[in-house]
Amino acid sequence: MHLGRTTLSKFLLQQLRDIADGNDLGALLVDVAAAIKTISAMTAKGALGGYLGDLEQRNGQGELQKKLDVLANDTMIRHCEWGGLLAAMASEENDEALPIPPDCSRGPFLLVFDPLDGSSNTDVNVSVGTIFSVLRHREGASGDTADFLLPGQEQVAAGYAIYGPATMLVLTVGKGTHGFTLDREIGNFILTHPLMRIPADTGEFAINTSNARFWEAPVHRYVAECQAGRSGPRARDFNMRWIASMVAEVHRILVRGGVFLYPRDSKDAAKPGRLRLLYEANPIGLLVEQAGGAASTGRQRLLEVQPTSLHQRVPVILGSRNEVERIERYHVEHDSGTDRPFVSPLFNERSLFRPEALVS
Ligand SMILES: O=P(O)(O)OC[C@H]1O[C@](O)(COP(=O)(O)O)[C@@H](O)[C@@H]1O
Ligand SMILES: [Mg+2]
Ligand SMILES: [Mg+2]
Repeated sequence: MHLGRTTLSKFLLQQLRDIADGNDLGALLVDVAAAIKTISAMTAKGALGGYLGDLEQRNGQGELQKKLDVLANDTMIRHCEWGGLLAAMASEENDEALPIPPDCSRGPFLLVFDPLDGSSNTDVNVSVGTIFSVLRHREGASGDTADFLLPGQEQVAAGYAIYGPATMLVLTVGKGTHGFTLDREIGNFILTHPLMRIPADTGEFAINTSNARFWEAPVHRYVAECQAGRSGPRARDFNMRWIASMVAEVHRILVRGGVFLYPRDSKDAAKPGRLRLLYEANPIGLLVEQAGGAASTGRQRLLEVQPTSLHQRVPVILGSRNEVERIERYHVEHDSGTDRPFVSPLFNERSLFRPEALVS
């Protein structure tokens, strides 16, 4: 009945044929997909599963954990640690890298993940997700935290699951970004969105405007111009969305375009941004670039940022290429001062050449 449909395994066999360690990478991605199906089943049960609500504990970053944060984390670890494919794992919910248990064999890859993204949304039944990134492990390295500090352009695979009305898995192995929908009756991910493309232009932006007082000038300029709409310098109306779940924002952008900003702000001097580089920004950045979009800090391509710590935060601006490039230009103009037109002292307020003085 479902013959002829491209399942995830069939797709991976085709895509990974000519990639080094392709069979191992495929097997790892199948393990990740199995974890995702389990998390999907838990999130879908909602209150009936007893999974909602907070735990009375915080993760290493001081964030109050939801029950589902911890359950999703355990699920990812359990499904992926024993396959002989990993040298180590790292997660948003664990301070340090997670070694592979001594009774399991080790493999050539590192897996980094955000087990539940947007978890503040679990109790209100809004889409959440899982984000993951696969890196190649340097031969002979120990598998500790330092091994994970590789720039995003070294990722060999990246993806996310979105637990929405339908559960979807969106992934890349560096050959485009592809979306699969979970067919719950047969338990398979089926290719439904091959070669997703982000349009270069958009009329939709996403930013948490409650942080406006902490933004830098180029972000104020961009948002003000969008809000000014047809009568402003952009001469067109824009719409705004904010779901507070990065996977859901990114999924919308992959399907119909848009730009997402969680920019640098001054809310907390120790944190240059909200989102984490290794398991939020980098995997999403690779997916966006592979779909023809752009991903930036505002001042640098995201995938070129050299990580310095496992839970490092980074400003994130991504989506439709022309908008991201515009925002980058606003940063350049701001940093060089060219967005503030030079006013000659001859024509300043106290000058003889001020218009009123010339008239009188
Ligand atoms: O509280 P805010 O500013 O709306 O933050 C929302 C952002 O935080 C996140 O929820 C962070 O992810 P976690 O839920 O994994 O901590 C992003 O998904 C989202 O973009
Ligand atoms: Mg997250
Ligand atoms: Mg999370």
